[in-house]
Amino acid sequence: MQWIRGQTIGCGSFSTVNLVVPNKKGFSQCPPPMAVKSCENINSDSLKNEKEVLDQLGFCPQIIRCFGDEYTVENDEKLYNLFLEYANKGSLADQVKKSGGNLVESDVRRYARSILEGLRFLHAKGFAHCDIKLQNILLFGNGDVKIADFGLAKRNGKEGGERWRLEIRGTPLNIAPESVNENEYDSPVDIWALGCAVVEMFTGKSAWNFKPGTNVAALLIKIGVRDELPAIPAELSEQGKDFLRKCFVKDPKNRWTAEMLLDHPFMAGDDETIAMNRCEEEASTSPKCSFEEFSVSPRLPFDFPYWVSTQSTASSQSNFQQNSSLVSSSPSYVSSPLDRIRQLACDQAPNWSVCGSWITLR
Ligand SMILES: Nc1ncnc2c1ncn2[C@@H]1O[C@H](COP(=O)(O)OP(=O)(O)OP(=O)(O)O)[C@@H](O)[C@H]1O
Repeated sequence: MQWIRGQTIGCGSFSTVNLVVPNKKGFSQCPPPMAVKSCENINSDSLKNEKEVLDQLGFCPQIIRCFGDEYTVENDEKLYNLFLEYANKGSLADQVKKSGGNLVESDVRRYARSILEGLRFLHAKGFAHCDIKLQNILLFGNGDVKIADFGLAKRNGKEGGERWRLEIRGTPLNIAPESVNENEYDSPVDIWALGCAVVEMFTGKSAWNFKPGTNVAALLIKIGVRDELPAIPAELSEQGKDFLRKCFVKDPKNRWTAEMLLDHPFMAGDDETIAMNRCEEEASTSPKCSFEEFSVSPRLPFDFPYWVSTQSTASSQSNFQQNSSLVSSSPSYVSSPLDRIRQLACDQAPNWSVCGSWITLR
């Protein structure tokens, strides 16, 4: 082994992330600062999917770089390790916390622009990330902002297959309506989730009014079936509000793409224009709907970032391979959005069993 496992810098539902300390003997030159994301080999489908997707994507300044993988045996356990460039400023979620719980609009705009640039590249390559959230946006000392955690990423158009029928990819609060209703996870889902992330950056609260203990089926019905949309913060500039309206379009075919959103005035506007617009808005007499009307939602639903059944852990194939192999077996399970929501969140006293950061639907 040409490296030593350094301090732990992050933990996710699938893996642990450590600093890589180079073993001097192994390297002829000083390598770039690296992080290693590791998990047990038997549960490495997601991490292997991440490697496969990152390899296919190639270089993009707004996407985390992958330097390869390696197996190790540590404490008699076979581990799968993925080497990534090290983001020395942590995640955007950390940054929001450090800034007192929310960010000023100019920062929100700057981060949103970087995320969109990464998404434009990803979507043009035919992939969807499927888990855009503040914890998966990493920051660097030189100001770079990069999308990370491609464990749930998939090729557009590929069915998740039977495995995903009763499972939700990613964070439930950022889930797009078509994923709730049709089990559809293509690039528009990342735009919906970006809208949720923008609200969260600006307000410090998740986009939906969801209190711990609230009926989950009700939340899914709200997202999937009802006309309701996440609340748009009243304090945001007009451009910001309009930007969010373009993200929160229920029909994915009419939702703006990353390419379109990069041309939106919110992305182009400079801080002075925004400040002027805000003054004009404040002067207007139109009644405001305050975001505070909505009660505080948890940062993570149920205090857990993922909501996936344990069935997924049993697979020995990578997600990517599994998704590919199931393309032809088109599922006939969706009869109506409400039927699907009933499948996802049985309204007869569902048993939400909790294990680690996973929630199992029974
Ligand atoms: N390359 C990196 N540099 C610095 N920190 C990182 C890096 N990769 C991950 N982290 C930190 O580790 C945390 C967990 O990483 P990541 O989200 O990739 O793991 P995961 O197991 O896929 O988690 P989850 O799927 O639950 O979001 C991140 O939120 C971040 O704080």
